[in-house]
Amino acid sequence: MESVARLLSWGNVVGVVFVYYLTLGFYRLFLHPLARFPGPKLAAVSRWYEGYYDLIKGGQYTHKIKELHKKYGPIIRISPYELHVIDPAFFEVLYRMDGRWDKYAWTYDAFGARNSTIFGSDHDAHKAYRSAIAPLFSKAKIDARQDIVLKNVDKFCERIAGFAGTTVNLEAATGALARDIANEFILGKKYNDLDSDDFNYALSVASLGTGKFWRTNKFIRWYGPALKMMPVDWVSKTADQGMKAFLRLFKAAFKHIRQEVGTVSGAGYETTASALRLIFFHVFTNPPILHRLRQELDSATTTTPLKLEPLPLKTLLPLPYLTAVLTEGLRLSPAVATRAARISDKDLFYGAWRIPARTPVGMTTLLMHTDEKLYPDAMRFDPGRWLGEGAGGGGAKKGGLGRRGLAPFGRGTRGCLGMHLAWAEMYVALAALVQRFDFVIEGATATDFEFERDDFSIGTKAGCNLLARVSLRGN
Ligand code: HEM
Repeated sequence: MESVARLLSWGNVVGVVFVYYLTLGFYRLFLHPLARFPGPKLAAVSRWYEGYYDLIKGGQYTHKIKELHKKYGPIIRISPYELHVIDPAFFEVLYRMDGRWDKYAWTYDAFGARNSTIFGSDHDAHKAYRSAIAPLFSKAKIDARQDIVLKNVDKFCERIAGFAGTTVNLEAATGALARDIANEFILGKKYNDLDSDDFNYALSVASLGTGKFWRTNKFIRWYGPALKMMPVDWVSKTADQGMKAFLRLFKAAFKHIRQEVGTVSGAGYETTASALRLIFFHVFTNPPILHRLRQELDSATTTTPLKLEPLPLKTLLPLPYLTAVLTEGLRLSPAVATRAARISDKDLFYGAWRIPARTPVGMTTLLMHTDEKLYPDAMRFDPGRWLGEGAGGGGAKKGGLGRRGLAPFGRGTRGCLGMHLAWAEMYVALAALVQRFDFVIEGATATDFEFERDDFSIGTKAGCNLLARVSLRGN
């Protein structure tokens, strides 16, 4: 008995734990199948290297990865288990239709919705989910049901017109528009956020809370389940505004809406809204862009500007400058800020590197979209680059989406299902605002809409705000 107690003394326990971690560190550094890949030693030893940038520094690991690539080259080891690549040619290899591609459960399970199309990891289960809902999102379906988009954009404009002479939070209104369209399109339900006095702003703010929740739950896996069990009021006492709103949603809405339906419609809320927010900012603070868009739109219609109905897709889709403006917006705001790691059941090859089967390997679209080699003066909003006018663009007709190095909707087996719906919303909403209104954007600069932190989605300084003084066009 005495000898067992001596064996379990604090000194021995600490010693065993120390030796365990020392051996683990040695294995990860020198013997692990990823040991030969370049990258910081600390990242190879422990996931808490990433944890430091994501939890302590608040979603900064994507920025750090960019820095690490400059130091270590195009393929790096970013954690004991995971690789990251920055090279547009490899995008075509990693995100393709043929083959078996799992998502990396560690990243996606942290949303707590593993039985959904978007966050589910397993290739086969996902295939079954996706094939069940894909027909709803086909291009033909979107064309046929575009009345939902036109009607809601008209209502959006009516609401904004009501603010003439005053200031509106254009982002709150845009969030409500995106939600009303997605909900009506997917759920067949009208929650009418566009009718709400404040556009149900709390729901937009809630999406900010999702980012923090996701980051925390990635590293502390009991965090989500523990939150679910606690009374909201209790947790809310220590939470910031975004987290409070998120908690209400997390506890209440997800109780009623099935994971699948909730995540599929949710995928269409802030994604489209945040791309539109950045586009609205640049269009309405940049007179030459606004002027050129208006010329193009005015020549596409014969009615007087102030009594316009939203223009149908068949009028808008062929307009090259409008397409170029939207494409440039999607380049700078491609919804997802984090790397989309995929796992193949076969070895992958990158140049001379063999990536062992089952290794999570990811690329970050946002880093590709802001790569100076592909897009000189990358942070500048320059639609002309898609019309062959500026450097580093090309192929505006289809929004340049076939082009290597541009993939705002992802690609391959897990590419965005809502892509055609998102395009439809963006075409119709931007055209309608440009034709009907003048805005003076208040208290914001371009950097407010740039990527600041990885919330899975793109975290910006502006958050859900785009304040603008409205007047009817020409007044
Ligand atoms: C500008 C707007 C949008 C952008 C940039 C965008 C982008 C993306 C991206 C990059 C992915 C892949 C995510 C990953 O690899 O983890 C994705 C997936 C998805 N998106 Fe979108 N999205 C947008 C709008 C929408 C809309 C409006 C809907 C529907 C209402 C939607 C529904 C989905 C769904 C269901 C998936 C999961 C697809 C799958 O895993 O099979 N998205 N989106």
